[in-house]
Amino acid sequence: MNQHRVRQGVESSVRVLARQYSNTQCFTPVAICLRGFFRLTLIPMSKKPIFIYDTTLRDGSQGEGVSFSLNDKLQIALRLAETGIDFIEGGYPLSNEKDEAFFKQIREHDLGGSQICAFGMTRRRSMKAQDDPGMKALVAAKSPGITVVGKTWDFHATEVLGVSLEENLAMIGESVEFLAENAHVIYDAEHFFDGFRANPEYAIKTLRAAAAGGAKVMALCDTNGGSLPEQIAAITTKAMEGLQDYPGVSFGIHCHNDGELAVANSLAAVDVGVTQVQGTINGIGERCGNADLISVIGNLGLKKEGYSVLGGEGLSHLTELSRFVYETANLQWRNGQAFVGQSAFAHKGGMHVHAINKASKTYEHIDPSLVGNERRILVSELSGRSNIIAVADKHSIQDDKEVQSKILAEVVRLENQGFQFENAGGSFDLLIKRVVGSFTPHFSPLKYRVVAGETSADERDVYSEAILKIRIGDQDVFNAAEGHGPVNALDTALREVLLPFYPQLRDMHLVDYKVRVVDNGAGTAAGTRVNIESGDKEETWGTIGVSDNIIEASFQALLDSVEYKLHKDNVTPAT
Ligand SMILES: CC(=O)SCCNC(=O)CCNC(=O)[C@H](O)C(C)(C)COP(=O)(O)OP(=O)(O)OC[C@H]1O[C@@H](n2cnc3c(N)ncnc32)[C@H](O)[C@@H]1OP(=O)(O)O
Ligand SMILES: CC(=O)C(=O)O
Repeated sequence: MNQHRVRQGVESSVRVLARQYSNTQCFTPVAICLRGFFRLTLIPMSKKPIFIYDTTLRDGSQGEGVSFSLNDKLQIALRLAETGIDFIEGGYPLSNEKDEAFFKQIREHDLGGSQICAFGMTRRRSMKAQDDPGMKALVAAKSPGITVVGKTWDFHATEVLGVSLEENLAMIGESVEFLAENAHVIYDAEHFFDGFRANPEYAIKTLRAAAAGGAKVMALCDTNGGSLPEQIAAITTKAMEGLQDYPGVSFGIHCHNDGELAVANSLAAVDVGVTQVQGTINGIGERCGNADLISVIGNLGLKKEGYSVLGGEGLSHLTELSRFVYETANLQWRNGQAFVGQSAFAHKGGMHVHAINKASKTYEHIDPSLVGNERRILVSELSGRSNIIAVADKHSIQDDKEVQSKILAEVVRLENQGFQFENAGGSFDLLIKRVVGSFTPHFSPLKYRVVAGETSADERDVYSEAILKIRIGDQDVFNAAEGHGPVNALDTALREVLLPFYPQLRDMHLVDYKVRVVDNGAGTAAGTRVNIESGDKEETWGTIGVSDNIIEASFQALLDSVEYKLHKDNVTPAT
């Protein structure tokens, strides 16, 4: 047996112990494996561990616009394991070859204390469990956990599956019994809350069928995502009462977000005693998504008294985990996402920043570093002098109220024209320098012309050319360049002409370019705001340009971008 297997064996035993003890509220040993370090920790008696079950790779992939490659799935699973997630649902092995391959390949990796679960549905009607392809695929996945979904709602059994209520109970019981010979079985009770409301007696019977078959966890699913927290709490309590004669069975919760309550509903279930919470990273999933595990973990780990998640560790990796999943899923971040969003600790209103500078708890519910996030102070027309002081610390203007007011007035004037400095730290830095008189231009643009069109040889071949004249020291220099589009041509012409004077620009590159119409009412004559993000080996910075002309707006942002780089590198202007 290799070291990894020994480690997994020890961890599994400790987890089983932890689960058993957590049911009786006793002393709780928990195994932690974080970024390769394995250790056992003892959670204080007062803390009840809540096990986190991630279904990003299965239910998350049912979200519109989400499609993971096999490698994406493997990378996300490893990241989840590093963060200390207890259970990782890898996919539906019957569904496609990629999911089947996932279960083979994930076995080669060290997941510390995390357990992989394969997901599938109960056996098909009129078929023995051992003959059902879905059952066989689940066993073939060889995962330590198997999660099997069955029907709770009588209406679903008769109308969707087309089976009698008795046959549905047999499908659940026989499927779980077959699977429990091979793995730790979690039973996902689909539509539990709708089913219970329609026919409570039958809903409990479905759980009892799963428990009799040997399922260890009853995960109650709010599949349609329409329940309210008080309904979740009341019905979960009834479910627990209905299974009191199965003391070895624990409960989980799986909520969808159709009423924007998935996290609140999950926490309501924890309040009444569930010990496993299912959800996805960033809440991605079918329709409006699943309970966002980021918020579930944040609230359980930092807010609710008496619970422990991820073995008490891993919370400070939440921001990085959230962004990793967004990047891998090729999805846009949600700036306003609780705990981990870019704006979660961003302060814009002048009065807020004034207070934050005195004590961060005046406008922050937690210290952002607890979840790996950071505070940001934004500068805008809503700023007061406190914002300016907070972002301009390197300019030594803390005690100069007159300069602070001048900067603020300039920000308000420019924002009125359509500028926005929130994501344009480079341009804001140059603005301060201009106001305090420390801006020393490294060149002056004299004129430029950009031409774009189709070549006559091939009408579909589009070209762009830029001609530029700038003054560097006492020389006027011309350059012309072609590019992939007019802005690229202008950028190329500018850099080519500057490089002999400022070789530092060689390691500067364009990271992102965004255009936005700032006066929608004016149609094509509307103003445009261009944001450019540039970077070098050390940092990235944002610059901005605003004009009725998109090329001019882009040129302003380009010029600021280059000037910022030369200023930050303390380059002496050429003579
Ligand atoms: C609530 C949830 O999120 S459950 C998970 C939902 N996720 C997915 O469906 C993604 C993966 N699914 C798939 O790849 C495919 O749907 C498969 C491979 C599972 C099945 O594909 P198909 O055999 O072509 O069937 P299809 O998807 O059209 O219909 C579902 C079948 O499963 C049956 N079924 C649905 N739920 C269950 C259940 N809990 N137990 C047994 N059978 C079920 C339906 O009756 C239907 O069979 P029928 O056509 O014989 O009546
Ligand atoms: C199992 C599941 O995903 C649900 O019922 O929502």
